[in-house]
Amino acid sequence: MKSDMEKILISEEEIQKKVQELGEILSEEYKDKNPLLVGVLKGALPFMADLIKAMEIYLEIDFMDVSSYGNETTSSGEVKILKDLDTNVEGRHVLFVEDIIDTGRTLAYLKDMFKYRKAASVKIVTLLDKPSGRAVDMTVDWIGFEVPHEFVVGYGLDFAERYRNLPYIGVLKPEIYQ
Ligand SMILES: O=P(O)(O)OC[C@H]1O[C@H](OP(=O)(O)OP(=O)(O)O)[C@H](O)[C@@H]1O
Ligand code: HPA
Ligand SMILES: [Mg+2]
Repeated sequence: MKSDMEKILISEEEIQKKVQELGEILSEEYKDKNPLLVGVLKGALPFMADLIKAMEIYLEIDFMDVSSYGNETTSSGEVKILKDLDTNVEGRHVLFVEDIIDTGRTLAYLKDMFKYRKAASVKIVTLLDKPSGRAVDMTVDWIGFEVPHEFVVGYGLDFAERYRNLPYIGVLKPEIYQ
């Protein structure tokens, strides 16, 4: 798989160091709050798994699976819920865990939905932020790394469902897309 990569943007060591730092910050922020960490499938899986092990506080986890509605044809930001939570979020401190915020549509929608469901707080931690892709205005509370306007893969992020298992973040060679 490494031969498919044009370049590595963020090494495994850099990711692991950042995840530990975020874990410490979030542990301080959420101690005594029994937060509910919500991973957005499938991309958030590796980050979520490492992040919760870096948090030494009481917490709960759950997952959602969503798919973007229409993409190019609509800018409504509507997303289809493929798998909802098993947990009631009323009065809970919810922390969404994402691999990447690109247009921002997925999380803008989920954030609004959880406020409507009366969560006590709704915040977002993302490993990667691609601000150049943003289509909707939204606040991201904690960001691991900013990435340039390129399609990135690895550590949860896929191209055609592949490369999620890479321990680093990189950019594929152009011929892989063809
Ligand atoms: O900010 P946005 O433009 O909404 O994009 C970000 C979302 O897109 C990707 O998920 P995708 O829908 O590809 O599903 P996956 O995690 O299963 O790959 C990524 O994991 C985020 O959830
Ligand atoms: O750069 C990306 N790579 C993989 N999946 C994505 N989903 C949104 N942006 C990206
Ligand atoms: Mg994807």
